[in-house]
Amino acid sequence: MPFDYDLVIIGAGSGGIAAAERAAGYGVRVAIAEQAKVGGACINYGCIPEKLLDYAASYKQLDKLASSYGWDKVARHFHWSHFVDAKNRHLQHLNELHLHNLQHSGAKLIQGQAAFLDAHTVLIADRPVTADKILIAVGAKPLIPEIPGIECAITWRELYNLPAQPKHLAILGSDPIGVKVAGSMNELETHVTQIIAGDCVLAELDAEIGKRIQDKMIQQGVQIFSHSYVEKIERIGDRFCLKLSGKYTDSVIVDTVFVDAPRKPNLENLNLEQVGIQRTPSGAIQVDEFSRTTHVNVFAVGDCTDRIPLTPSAIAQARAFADTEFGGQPQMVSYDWVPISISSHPEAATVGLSEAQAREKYGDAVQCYRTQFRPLFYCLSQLNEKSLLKVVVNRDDAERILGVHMLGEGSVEMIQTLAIALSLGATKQNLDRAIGIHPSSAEELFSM
Ligand SMILES: Cc1cc2nc3c(=O)[nH]c(=O)nc-3n(C[C@H](O)[C@H](O)[C@H](O)COP(=O)(O)OP(=O)(O)OC[C@H]3O[C@@H](n4cnc5c(N)ncnc54)[C@H](O)[C@@H]3O)c2cc1C
Repeated sequence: MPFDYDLVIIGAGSGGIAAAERAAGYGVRVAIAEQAKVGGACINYGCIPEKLLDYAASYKQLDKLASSYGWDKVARHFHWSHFVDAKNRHLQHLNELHLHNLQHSGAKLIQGQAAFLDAHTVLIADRPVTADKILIAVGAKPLIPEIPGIECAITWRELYNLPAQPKHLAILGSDPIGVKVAGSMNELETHVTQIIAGDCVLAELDAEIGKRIQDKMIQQGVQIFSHSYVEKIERIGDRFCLKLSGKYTDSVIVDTVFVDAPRKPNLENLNLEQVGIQRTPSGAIQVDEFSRTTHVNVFAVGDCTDRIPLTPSAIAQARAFADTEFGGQPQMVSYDWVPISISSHPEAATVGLSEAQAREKYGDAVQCYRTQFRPLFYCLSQLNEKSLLKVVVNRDDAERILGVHMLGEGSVEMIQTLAIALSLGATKQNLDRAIGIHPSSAEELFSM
């Protein structure tokens, strides 16, 4: 019996949309199921709203600098509701753009929740739809810690649509999302208290960068309670009292509690057991390097698998899947040089191995070059802003670069292109011989 479609995709987020458009481009019949708004986490409550909030917050720093460049001082006020409205208008535009592009590609969007009936059939909004191949691209959801009273907390799903700006925000956790939110909300004059289990935020980053970000956050007014845990949350009228244990045992009273929850694959109600699709020990869908699951005609990409949980990684996996299965060009995704940005204040970016990871792998052959400098942009002001660049190399391999870590203005844009050079095997000597752009922060990389 012929199938309704060649490919059915479950989830119209970053990965699902990229797969639909690429596969449809090869002339195959594609349907894509979405239970909520198209665009997934990235557009609706992830990368885009988070970055827009970061831009909103960056005006504070610009205002501080403007008078040193001869501008009059002006009193500005931030209006949360204006920001939320403007942000939502842009998100609406992005949603419409995705809908238009999907339609233009020829893929059929079916609105509704999907679940497997068998390996070739999914039920979408009570209607069975059959396909030769099925791609799971359902993303992830927050893994809420088990703390009494946690039901009053919000996550990144709610933050960007709060009806009013929090006056005092507690952030539970120390991962990139929590750090970005802490930095932005603090600049927007919300009082932020961040409660972290470890010594320092951003444990995954190079320790020097993490420590510098934390010091800067504290200097800017974020209250960080390290080695501390929230034992319970009690509602007191319209506020919340957090009882702490660990290094800090004071109670904290706030009006909003934000959980920087880790993300876990969004697999409930999919009926995966029906088709015998296996999971990894962490609960993600098990896939090989071609995004094949343990069932021959079922595939998975993006945050529901155990690979790097970022938008470009989901898109790369999705396109590689479509090229392999429908385009006759088998493709694997390389994760060796994935650049990562942190929109802290100032921003940070990193690619490759941290110093600690490099030492674990290459021991004493590891050497670090670092430079700290005051970008010209700040030199007319009293602000003592310093940028940090750190390059980790392997001395036993012609000083091949193992990792680059940056903190300061322009880091994100610099790392992006530098990652390509690193993937081609760049050495410290290549940096030394490069001719930089003057004046710029990037030129500091070439004279370390
Ligand atoms: C707060 C936050 C900030 C982030 N910041 C960044 C960043 O700065 N840079 C970056 O690269 N990445 C960032 N990410 C990660 C990025 O958003 C994800 O890696 C990316 O969205 C993953 O794409 P995906 O296609 O796997 O899942 P998603 O984009 O989440 O899409 C999954 C889709 O599947 C739908 N779905 C789920 N189950 C079903 C079902 N049964 N039936 C039908 N539809 C279903 C969902 O509604 C959703 O639309 C951030 C994430 C968060 C949460």
